[in-house]
Amino acid sequence: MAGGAHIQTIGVSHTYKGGGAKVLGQIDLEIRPGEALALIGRSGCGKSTLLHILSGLSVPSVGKVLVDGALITEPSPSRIMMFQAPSLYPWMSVEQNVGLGLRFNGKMKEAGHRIPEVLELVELGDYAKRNVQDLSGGQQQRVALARSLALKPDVLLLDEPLSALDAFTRHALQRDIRRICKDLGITLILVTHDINEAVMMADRALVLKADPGDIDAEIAIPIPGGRLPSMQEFSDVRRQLVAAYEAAAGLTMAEAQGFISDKSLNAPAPVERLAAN
Ligand SMILES: Nc1ncnc2c1ncn2[C@@H]1O[C@H](COP(=O)(O)OP(=O)(O)OP(=O)(O)O)[C@@H](O)[C@H]1O
Repeated sequence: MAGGAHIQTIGVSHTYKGGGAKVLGQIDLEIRPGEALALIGRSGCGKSTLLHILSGLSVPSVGKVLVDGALITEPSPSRIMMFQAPSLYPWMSVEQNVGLGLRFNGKMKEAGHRIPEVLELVELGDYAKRNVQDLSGGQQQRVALARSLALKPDVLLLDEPLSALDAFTRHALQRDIRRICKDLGITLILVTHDINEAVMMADRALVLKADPGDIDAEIAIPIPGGRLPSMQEFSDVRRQLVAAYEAAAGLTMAEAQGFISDKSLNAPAPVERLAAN
């Protein structure tokens, strides 16, 4: 099984072709093998751009990304991106969808043992023959996750893949994705607007500010074992993240105090409502 990749960015800065403003300032970042890292920040601050650069889907205009010491210039099946839409083929069964990555990468010989193995991991062991159209949104994301895991990635990159799911399904997937990545030693990088999601899933969060995108704060999330929003450590870290998010978003003091004064963990935090708009 994979051991997780070490990722380093050196002086990464980005401007999209065709001119326009610089989207990323200068990102110097190190991610440990097997670490779970969340990227948060207001809409448009460059989170997805950075995620694409870390995956190799985009090449930065300046600087470089090293994975286990090697320069990356293109995507690789060892670094898998997952998006909000699970992108499944509706006319295929669960196992056929899970096998697609193996097929495209010439690894169909492994399918016989690998597909049942990863379906067990995502708790869909009994669903192999089902048509994906008959599954719920959360189960479809589990199929997409199984398809990603089938390739034994070193790095899993998530671009808000759970944002379309209901709160209960989302919580279960947050917990399971973190557990699976920890068990398999996969480096996990996720972009999210949801502060609770960052605290549920990550060991560390980077808060980005915009114009140009830069790391404004780094918050460790040292909560051992299972995580629940009702835990004191959870709400402590969450509060730190809300404050850092608000500072990076450049809210006025009055706005920030209004947001931070909301201590409710059950209701969506004001900052999350703000970010969703
Ligand atoms: N392909 C592109 N070409 C030109 N500009 C782009 C492209 N993709 C993104 N941008 C611009 O780069 C900036 C950062 O976008 P990006 O999607 O990385 O931000 P984000 O923080 O992920 O936003 P959101 O949270 O809304 O998804 C935005 O101003 C966006 O308009």
